[in-house]
Amino acid sequence: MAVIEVTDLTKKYADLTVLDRVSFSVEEGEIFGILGPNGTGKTTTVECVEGLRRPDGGSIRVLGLDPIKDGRELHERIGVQLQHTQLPENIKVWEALDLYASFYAKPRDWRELLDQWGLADKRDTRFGKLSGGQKQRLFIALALVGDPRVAFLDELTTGLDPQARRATWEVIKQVRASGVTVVLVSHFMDEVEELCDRVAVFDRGTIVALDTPAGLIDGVDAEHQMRFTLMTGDATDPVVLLGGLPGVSGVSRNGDQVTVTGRGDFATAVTSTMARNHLPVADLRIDKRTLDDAFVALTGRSLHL
Ligand SMILES: Nc1ncnc2c1ncn2[C@@H]1O[C@H](COP(=O)(O)OP(=O)(O)OP(=O)(O)O)[C@@H](O)[C@H]1O
Repeated sequence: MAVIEVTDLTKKYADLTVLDRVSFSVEEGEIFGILGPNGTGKTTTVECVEGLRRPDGGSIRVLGLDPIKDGRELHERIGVQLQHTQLPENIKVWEALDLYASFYAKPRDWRELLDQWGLADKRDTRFGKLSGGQKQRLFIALALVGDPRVAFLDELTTGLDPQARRATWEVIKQVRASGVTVVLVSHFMDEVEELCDRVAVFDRGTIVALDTPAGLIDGVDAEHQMRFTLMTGDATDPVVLLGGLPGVSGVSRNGDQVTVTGRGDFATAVTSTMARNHLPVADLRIDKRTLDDAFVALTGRSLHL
């Protein structure tokens, strides 16, 4: 069942069209990623879906509600992660949770959330004294205090060190495991690959692809490389042997080291040809294609310029 349905969403700021007929739907219980470089309209999309911005065209339904007309009812059912600047430095952790709980008719008991997100011993700590990872866990707890069906998390791990990022990912997985649908805005490929069931790739105000991370990667017809070491010194020259195989675009040899470049499933043809010719190889490595390759193939540019 779709919990969010967006059809032909269009948004302009003065003469600038920042969203141009964006359509997607989010299924119940999934982590749905919104991926793209800065300024491509990710936050604008999410804020329209949350009812914080008014679209110029198209339609949006969240849990069957119109975010503008049914805003009050919708806000009872969704959780929105705050940006850093929205909490005063000297508010205590429990005070923030208590305050946010008071915004909802049927909030969760925030004491449970403190335990669940590993903040019980930070209950009386002021926001400004928390580490980056603790702040992010507090933001997630605040997004969940209204017991929402859908949580929106925007650039949650920006500025965190690798360990805190990984810890935050585990927390996001727990959110999904508890039955909450998650919309995750990110410009980190690894994060999206690790967490999301499906991803909408944004570029310049439109969605250029929407699929599972694996589907996006498989859809890329990018060149990649395999490398191996020849085990026999007087081997038939692999440059000649492998050069004409389907999908292979280049073979180079440096001593016993061979590098083969190609597209599609060329690696299977290479390994079976080597085996058929009784040429054992060692240290076989195939460069894994990544979501980054998919992004470059889709948009013609890298996400991290
Ligand atoms: N209130 C506003 N008035 C005018 N232009 C705006 C406003 N808000 C956003 N924009 C512009 O709209 C475009 C999309 O911005 P948006 O914040 O949605 O992108 P984003 O993909 O979320 O980027 P980021 O990752 O930097 O948050 C950008 O060019 C931005 O400058």
